[in-house]
Amino acid sequence: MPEPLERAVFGIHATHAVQLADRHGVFAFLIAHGASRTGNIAAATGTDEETLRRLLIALQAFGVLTGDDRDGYRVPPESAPYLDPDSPRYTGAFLQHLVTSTSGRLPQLADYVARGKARVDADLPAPFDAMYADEGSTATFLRAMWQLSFEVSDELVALAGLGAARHLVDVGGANGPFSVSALLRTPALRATVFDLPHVAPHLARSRDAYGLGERLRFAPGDFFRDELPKGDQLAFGYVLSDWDDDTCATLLRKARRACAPGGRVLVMDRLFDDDGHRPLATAVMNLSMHVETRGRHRTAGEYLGLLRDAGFTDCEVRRSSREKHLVIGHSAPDGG
Ligand SMILES: C[S@@+](CC[C@H](N)C(=O)[O-])C[C@H]1O[C@@H](n2cnc3c(N)ncnc32)[C@H](O)[C@@H]1O
Repeated sequence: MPEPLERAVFGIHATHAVQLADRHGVFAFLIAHGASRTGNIAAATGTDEETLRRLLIALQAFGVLTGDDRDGYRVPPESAPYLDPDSPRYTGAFLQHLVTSTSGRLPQLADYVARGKARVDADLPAPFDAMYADEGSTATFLRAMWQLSFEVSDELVALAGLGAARHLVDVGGANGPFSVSALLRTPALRATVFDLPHVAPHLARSRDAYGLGERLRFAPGDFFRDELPKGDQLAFGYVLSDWDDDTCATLLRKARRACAPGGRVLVMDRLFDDDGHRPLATAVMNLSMHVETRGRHRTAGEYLGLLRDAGFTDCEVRRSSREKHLVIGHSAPDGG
């Protein structure tokens, strides 16, 4: 079997193996202790040695680990930041979301292929009703959002250039990864996260953890029913990719009404390359968007088109070194 096909066929094992090793502290142990043999890892993590042996062999075969049981298994240095629970790039909550939520939703694709998404979804709860069905799934989802968004936000804040900004309205801002980063880097700024009421206690925890007090406020609301709070920077981080083009147009028109003259909209999302096929993570998450939301991933050109159609001008793309990029639109200084 050609290797790309082999990796795709066995991808289901890979995701579960990585998540299981993460959940049981195998990567954390290897990062802390260096090359280690199965018996030592099993004893330290309290895991069954025979099951762990197979797990480690599979992880080594996928290239997630290097080494072997004679000289010890190791986490390659380039992967360590993503597997180390103490690293800002740690991806454990996202892995947990993939295993506990996404994998349960993927079988829906079979129904979509046979009957079409609209007909199948008509009998299902709305995307965020399912995501926020209980406190456990809400917490896992929001932790995953934080891990996907907080670290890259430093770079996005710098790319956005918020020095002259006064009031950031973070639409669907969740537990605040972008707002917190923006406030930490921009002393004169205040921010309002506008999101569903379920999110309130999670944002409060971020506000308290970073000592942001009154500078970070929460406005509970539903962006389908309510107008957006007014500000000079309206941010949409990983929000427009949850919705179809017509819904994005409605949300961006609301942002236009809420945006102060001379202000800006900041769209931050994964981007497809112009060919609409790469990078791999965007292509795969585009499938996730199909089963978990009503959205899709877009090229930079498609976002620019949505912003211009909503009345924003001087629209431009600023790319980060990571998977989340920035598309900016300006509101005319005369409000026109
Ligand atoms: C994919 S998350 C993005 C979180 C964060 N902005 C980020 O960049 O990581 C989408 C956010 O949109 C919020 N959201 C979904 N439907 C909403 C609605 N009808 N009104 C307000 N917020 C909503 C969700 O609660 C969630 O926080």
